[in-house]
Amino acid sequence: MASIQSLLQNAELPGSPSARLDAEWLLAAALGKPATYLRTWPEREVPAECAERFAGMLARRRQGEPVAYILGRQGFWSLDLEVAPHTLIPRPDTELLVETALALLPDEAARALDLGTGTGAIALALACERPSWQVVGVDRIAEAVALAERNRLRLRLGNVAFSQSHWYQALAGQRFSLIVSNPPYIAASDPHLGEGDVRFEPPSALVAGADGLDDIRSIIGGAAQHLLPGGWLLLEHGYDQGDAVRALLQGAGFVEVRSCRDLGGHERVSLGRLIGQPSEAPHAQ
Ligand SMILES: C[S@@+](CC[C@H](N)C(=O)[O-])C[C@H]1O[C@@H](n2cnc3c(N)ncnc32)[C@H](O)[C@@H]1O
Repeated sequence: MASIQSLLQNAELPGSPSARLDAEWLLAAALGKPATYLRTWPEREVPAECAERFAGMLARRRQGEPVAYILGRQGFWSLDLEVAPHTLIPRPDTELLVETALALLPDEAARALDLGTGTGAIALALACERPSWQVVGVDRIAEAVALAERNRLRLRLGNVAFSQSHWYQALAGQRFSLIVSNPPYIAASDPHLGEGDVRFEPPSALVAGADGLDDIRSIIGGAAQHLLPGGWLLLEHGYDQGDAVRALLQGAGFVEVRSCRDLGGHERVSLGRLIGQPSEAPHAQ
């Protein structure tokens, strides 16, 4: 039998920028222990079946598969979420969207909608931080909705509900104080789609037409039918899409339009508010 220390020293992950950390996460999972166990007990011997499990996980990681898919888990906000290849692995970048949404409506009770909810990450973070809110999360992919619901049940959150919908299609007649979305926003020809973790994530979660803005156009186009007067729409987008998204929001009659920057100084979230009577006009899907 090999020790924890020797298995970690001999774990080869040449393509990974975070090889040591990856190996630690995978070995901890193979052992069924927290990562701190490895540092506390480096000399402990690893049972053969755990070492074998670890070897299988390393082989998948060497093929480039994201650690989160191998473990089936990912942290987001303060939550530990189940993840699966039907949808995106939640990113730390998306916490900017959650922070911005929470700051807009600090105290009041609200109905919030998360479009393209995936694992349920955004909807669950909002519901967890604001017990007085009622949150709805929708996704077009049935497996993503089932995954979000499993996350909801594990987190025991009663103020959020998930359902299957092509954007607003299954939400006729429903209005919200806040609509948030981290939609697909990558252009179909973007070369980054062939690199790193995104190679393993579904195109349905990533790609939005020739300029990456098709889904953002649909979401902005339908928002007037589903926002309460004075309601907010918040969208995550690519670092170079801020100008385009602000123009789309202004063109659709939104006011107080602005963008928020991430820690790297990039515009990653744009938002606007719709004042006045709810529109009755038909909307794009
Ligand atoms: C970029 S992922 C975001 C997932 C999650 N909200 C997050 O931030 O981790 C986009 C999500 O939108 C969903 N989606 C794509 N097209 C959709 C549509 N027409 N209607 C509803 N959801 C859609 C995808 O299935 C995917 O789960």
